[in-house]
Amino acid sequence: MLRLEGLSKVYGTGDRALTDVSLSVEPGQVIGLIGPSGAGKSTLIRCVNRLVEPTSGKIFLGDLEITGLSRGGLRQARRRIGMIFQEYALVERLTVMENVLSGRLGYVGFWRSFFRKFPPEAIENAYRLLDRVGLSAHVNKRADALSGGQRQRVGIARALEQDPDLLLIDEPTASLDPKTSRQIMRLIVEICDERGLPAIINIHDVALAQQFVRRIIGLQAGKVVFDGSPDELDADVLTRIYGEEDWSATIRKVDEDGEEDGEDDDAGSEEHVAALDRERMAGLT
Ligand SMILES: Nc1ncnc2c1ncn2[C@@H]1O[C@H](COP(=O)(O)OP(=O)(O)OP(=O)(O)O)[C@@H](O)[C@H]1O
Repeated sequence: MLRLEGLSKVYGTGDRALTDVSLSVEPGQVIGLIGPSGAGKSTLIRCVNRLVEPTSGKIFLGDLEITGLSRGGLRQARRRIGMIFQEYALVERLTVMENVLSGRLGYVGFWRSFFRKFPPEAIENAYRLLDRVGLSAHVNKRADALSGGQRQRVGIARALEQDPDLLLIDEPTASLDPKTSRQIMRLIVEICDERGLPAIINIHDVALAQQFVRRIIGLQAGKVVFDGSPDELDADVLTRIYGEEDWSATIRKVDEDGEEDGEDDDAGSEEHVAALDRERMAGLT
């Protein structure tokens, strides 16, 4: 379980990104974090694993207070927190399997990872995870040969290879077509349910969030202004979060039967390796 108590963040520039945010995420619960650009969604997600240092407040993962940890303690705690990114953050020239195994880098130590000597259990686990995310047929393909949806499945398997207690997911579908976005959201929610994993998904697509998650938190100027079920997300609530607008098209129910068959879209955008992953992948690149 994740618990935030009175979390605030003021950047060095004086920008106040979060003000007194308190919330708990139960095991297996997936939270859709919505809000306008600049509301503080990314800051919140990055404060949880202290990629961004909170200015005040406390963060607990189970009984462990993340905010109280030293550098070494934080490195260990980050093993327990899986991250999934909009641009996937894969190492392009490595295979699907190698990318998934990079999720173990926090555990195996530099030299073992440098020589790509992963324990057999880690490799077996990676096969199981690749099967679960539907990539059994692509294990030895290079990441740069995959479609956008397949890349995100690798990103999910890599996060799970860490055996995390929490998933932090930043705009997982922003580079994907509507059908692939639904498949990815469905997969994430199912996996969290199966594993009792709490997750926070930073998401701009309100209709998609409404369709797949059972709890939505709305941020506005760094404050929680809504915390409830998708059904409660009416025009008044959306106006409170985003401001005045005609919301009738946004809160329509997405018609799942309207899905078309076809290949996953490949967003084709340049991959970025996030700072945390770059650090972890030092042994592989
Ligand atoms: N590194 C930084 N230094 C200074 N201010 C920052 C920094 N990162 C974010 N901010 C500011 O903090 C506030 C919240 O930004 P944040 O990126 O968390 O919002 P967001 O809801 O994730 O936005 P978006 O949906 O556009 O990604 C904004 O005012 C932003 O300008």
